Amino acid sequence: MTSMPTSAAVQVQGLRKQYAVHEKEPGFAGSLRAFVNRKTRHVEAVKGVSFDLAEGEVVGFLGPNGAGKTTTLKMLSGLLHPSGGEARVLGFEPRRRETGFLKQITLVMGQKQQLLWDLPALDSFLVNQAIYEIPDEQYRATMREFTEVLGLEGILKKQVRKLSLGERMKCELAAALLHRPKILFLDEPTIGLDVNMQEAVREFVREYNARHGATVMLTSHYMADVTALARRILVIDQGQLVFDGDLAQLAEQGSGGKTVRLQFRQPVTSAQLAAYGTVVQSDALSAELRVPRAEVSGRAARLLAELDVADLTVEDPPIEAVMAELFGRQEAASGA
Ligand SMILES: Nc1ncnc2c1ncn2[C@@H]1O[C@H](COP(=O)(O)OP(=O)(O)OP(=O)(O)O)[C@@H](O)[C@H]1O
Repeated sequence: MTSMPTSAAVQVQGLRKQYAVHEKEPGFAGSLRAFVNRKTRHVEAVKGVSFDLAEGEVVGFLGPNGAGKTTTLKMLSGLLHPSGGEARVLGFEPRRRETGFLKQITLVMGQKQQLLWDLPALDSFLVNQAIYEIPDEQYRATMREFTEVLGLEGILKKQVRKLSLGERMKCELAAALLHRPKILFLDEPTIGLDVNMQEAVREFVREYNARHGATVMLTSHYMADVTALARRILVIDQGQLVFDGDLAQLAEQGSGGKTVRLQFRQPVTSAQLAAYGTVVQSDALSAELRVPRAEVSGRAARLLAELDVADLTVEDPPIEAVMAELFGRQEAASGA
């Protein structure tokens, strides 16, 4: 076993997960054949991933569909046993699912629910209070805090099945964080929510991180979640970590170009603009160009000298564009 520094909240070293998939041809004959001659294929979902998360850090975990995000989060929460490598969360080995570990972490999966469907959310909260042995006073204080930040007033006593998706997600989050975990693994916590609800969830996570200094690892198809919450980004692709750094760096690395935004005093056609870069958008008095990084200053100088420019700004491309470039034509982590 390799020795790892003890200061990090999450330490991952060469983590791997291989799934065994039993293959079966379609139909009854296929079932029979599979019964006598079982074929197994191995899927390498996570292929030796290493990273550390510092205490209190909020990290965006991005990658295209099937990249290995959920598998990694499940291994870190102890729901799946790794096929190789090592993971430590607050010094615990997640696969052992020790009480001391479970009391300090949570895994929220936007697509799964833990609340009891036929009962009010409040009843599920009381169940969690008992499971996690939360003292009454702490329970009341946490409920006060969550009710205020999430606006739970009025929905706690309603049957969960009668709540809207957004209301239910708020209750799911509250239930999952009632024991005040130090580590939050959030897998698509805003999926399917409308823009206001996404913002409410984001605000809650931000507030929780600020108040409790929790470490957060977050996957999301909504780039707004990631840009609002995380400064550091891990990108996984086909089971391998392909980027670990800050958002700005990702924009630098992923893209061969910068975005040049222009306002003109006189109408300009996209044919005229093509000489200065790739035209992303053009509409007579405004335009957006993509220009190779190394040529930005030269092209900008030419634009200013040769066209009637009222305003010119140079920006890194939106993170969605960077992810789309990184993953080619696959549906990228932007999931737009
Ligand atoms: N239980 C399983 N059995 C077999 N293969 C699986 C299983 N779960 C996931 N996989 C495969 O492992 C790979 C990684 O899946 P995972 O769910 O971790 O990806 P993801 O990055 O979370 O994707 P998404 O963004 O689509 O949720 C995929 O190829 C997937 O098909």
